[in-house]
Amino acid sequence: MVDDSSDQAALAVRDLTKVFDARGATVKALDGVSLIVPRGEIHGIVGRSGAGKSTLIRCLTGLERPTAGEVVVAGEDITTLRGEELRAARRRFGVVYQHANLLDSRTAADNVALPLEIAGWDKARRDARVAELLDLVGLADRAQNHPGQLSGGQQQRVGIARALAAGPEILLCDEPTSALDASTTGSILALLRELRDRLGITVVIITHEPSVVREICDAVTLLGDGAVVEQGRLGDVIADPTTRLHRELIPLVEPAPGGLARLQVALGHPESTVGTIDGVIALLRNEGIESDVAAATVETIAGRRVGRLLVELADASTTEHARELLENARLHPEVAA
Ligand SMILES: Nc1ncnc2c1ncn2[C@@H]1O[C@H](COP(=O)(O)OP(=O)(O)OP(=O)(O)O)[C@@H](O)[C@H]1O
Repeated sequence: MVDDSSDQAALAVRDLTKVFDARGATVKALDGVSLIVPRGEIHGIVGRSGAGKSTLIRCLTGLERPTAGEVVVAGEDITTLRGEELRAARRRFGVVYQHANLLDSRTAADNVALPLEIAGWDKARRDARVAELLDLVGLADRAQNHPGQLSGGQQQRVGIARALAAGPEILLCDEPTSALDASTTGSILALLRELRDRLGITVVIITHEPSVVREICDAVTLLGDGAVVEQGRLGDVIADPTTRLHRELIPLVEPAPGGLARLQVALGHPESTVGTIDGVIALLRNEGIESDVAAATVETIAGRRVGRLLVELADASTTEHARELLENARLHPEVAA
């Protein structure tokens, strides 16, 4: 599942396990999680509430000590480190949170400068670095504004600049756009992609939003009950209609329940002989089966055209014949309610 041969990995997590003891009862928050993130890639971590996402991020940044397993950053297993060595390893990570949590009493520039003050940078060096970072996140003209004078998206940009201040190799983003509206989300995702392209930084992004994964991730891991349920390149998992990620990342807008027979089909699988909505309708019509599309989600993701559609049959008695035809065309039909 995990390509262990990757020497170029910015981050390699191996068999990570975390057991909590909560008043006599034990909770396995992480159960043998492995993942490899090559340098300069954007890796999405998705999963329901309680799947272990926050625990994973806390183990990565050294805030939580795992019960077993390794977190290898730039060739070094940081789970074995203590004291100053651990603090130094933690500086390899920049963390972006759901809410930027900026200090109201400080200007945008002074918020970005904070980690540099803590790290002991002198003022001249700090000022130059802060100016560079605010420029990088598109806020050069807002340096002297206080958080209250900035929009949610601008505050998040300041949070990103602060996370980048000390030059981390890996940016960990914990639900970075969950508190933002759709258009601001788009601009923050574009910024993260641009940072990756310009700085070559590696990004791990925890999210419950399918659109975040669709728009910027190169690879994705689905966690469930602390374990890896599915993992792979985005283009591969999304094109495979048998994966849970396919369903979660290409949500189908369900129409109101109707009386007609309906079949759900998946577009974009490499083995499919039909790749368009029109093609599906024509395939059925050629066999004398009349149908229409009741709902569809079709998108180009990771350079691949993928989608799901709900085909409504004019005559319910043709359902089995239609299912067979669609099956033969590798469209993975399922009879829908
Ligand atoms: N300090 C702790 N002590 C005991 N149990 C914990 C602790 N932290 C997390 N857990 C448990 O570990 C499991 C994973 O929790 P975690 O917060 O990592 O999930 P999550 O995927 O981040 O969820 P959410 O999306 O709701 O934040 C849960 O069952 C949780 O109750």
